[in-house]
Parts: sequence; structure tokens; C-alpha cells
Amino acid sequence: MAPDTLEADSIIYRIGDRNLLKNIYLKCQVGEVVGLLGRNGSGKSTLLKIIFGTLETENKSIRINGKRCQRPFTQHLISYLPQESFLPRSLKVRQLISLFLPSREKQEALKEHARIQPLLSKTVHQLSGGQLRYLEVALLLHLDTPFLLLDEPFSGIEPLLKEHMQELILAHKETKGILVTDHNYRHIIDVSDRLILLTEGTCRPIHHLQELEDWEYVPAGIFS
Ligand SMILES: Nc1ncnc2c1ncn2[C@@H]1O[C@H](COP(=O)(O)OP(=O)(O)OP(=O)(O)O)[C@@H](O)[C@H]1O
Repeated sequence: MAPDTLEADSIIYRIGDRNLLKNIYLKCQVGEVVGLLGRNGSGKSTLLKIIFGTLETENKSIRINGKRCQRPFTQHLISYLPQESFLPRSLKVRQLISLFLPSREKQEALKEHARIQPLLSKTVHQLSGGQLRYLEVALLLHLDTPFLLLDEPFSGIEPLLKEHMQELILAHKETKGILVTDHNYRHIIDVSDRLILLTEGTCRPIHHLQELEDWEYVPAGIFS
């Protein structure tokens, strides 16, 4: 059975005597984008690192189709966009695509992409912050992993490119389950099928946008 359900369950994370994450449960299915919102320092990045498997914690259960999986990234089940850029600066975009994507077909598809094609002869350090972020997200979306965690894909990019980033994410959601977090909450709302708010160490499903005001994530009056 193809992997189609990712569950992160019973996640607890403490920093000193602070309970940052208290018994978190969240689920993401192939074909949906789940938007994770939360105030600065609420633990969103920490949660993504724990799910990806690069941050250890005292308690967690990551399951794919119900089967426990200690480090999903080693089995090519999850890919992850960290907040900081992760690409080597000295390589040309063309080389990077060939190195990063195992499938020739995906390499060619990305090289022909309208917003990537003009960048092919540039080295990574010649790209603007927004171009770099777009390239990173495009590379990860072209991998065959069924799940993708995106930490601040809209950060530092101009309004027009944000629209293109949204389109890029939506163009791939049929074959992926995508968990995305960002402070550009309107873009997260637009791109997501479901919203979750991480607050007080707990994931709360958001059914109505007004709840974002009730939990004081956005100022009163924005949605009401
Ligand atoms: N290695 C660490 N040592 C001590 N405190 C840490 C460490 N990593 C994270 N924290 C603290 O954990 C809390 C959650 O951090 P995290 O980066 O996960 O939050 P976030 O919701 O992603 O925040 P932001 O929206 O500002 O990126 C913060 O208070 C942060 O200071």
C-alpha cells in the first residue's frame, strides 16, 4: 500500500522546566496541505524537526500508514525545508538539480520550469533570497517523498513570487501530504485544506478563522 497517511503522536518536548510541546497529535494525508500556525516561539520549528527525525525528544510516535517509523527521512518518506537555507552556495543551479533529484524526468521538468529555467547558469550565491527560497521549495516538491514539511517557505519573498509559491505548492499536492508553517498567515490560509494552531504546547484544529482571533494569534477584528 502506498504511503498516504502521516501521523505524529504523543510528542512531548521540554526545554529546561518548560513544557514546549505537550502530547501533540497531528495527521497529514497525501493530497492535502495542512497549515500549521502559531506565535513566535510556540514550537513550530521544533515540532517539524522532531517529525522529520533530526531532533530527538523523550517521547514521540511517528507513523506512516499506521506503522511506526523512527526516522522517516532515512527511508525517503519525508522531506523537509528548514528555516535556514540548506543548499551548497558554490554550485550552479543546473548542477544542483542534477545532484539533488534522482529521476532524470524530474530533473528535466524542473529545468524547464518557467521560473527556474532563467536561473540555471547562476551559482546559488548569486540568487536573491526569494529566488533561493523558491528553488529550495521546487527541489523538495520534485522529490518522490510522499510527505513534505515546509518551515517558512514564504519568508523573505516578494508578493508576486508568493503567489507563484502558492501555485507551486498546490500543483504538487495531489501526490504529497504537505505540512506548512509560516507567519504569512494569509498565504497559509489560502494554500491549506486544513489549519492547525500550535498554542500552549497543543495543536488545536481551526474550523473557523475567527478562532485565530479568539486564541490571540491575530488581532481582533481581522476575521470577525
Ligand atoms: N536549542 C535550544 N535551546 C534552548 N531553547 C530553544 C532551543 N531551540 C528552541 N528553543 C526555544 O524553543 C522555543 C520554540 O522555538 P521554535 O523555533 O520551535 O519556535 P517557532 O514557533 O518555530 O518560532 P518562530 O515562529 O519564531 O520561528 C523558543 O522559545 C526557543 O527559544
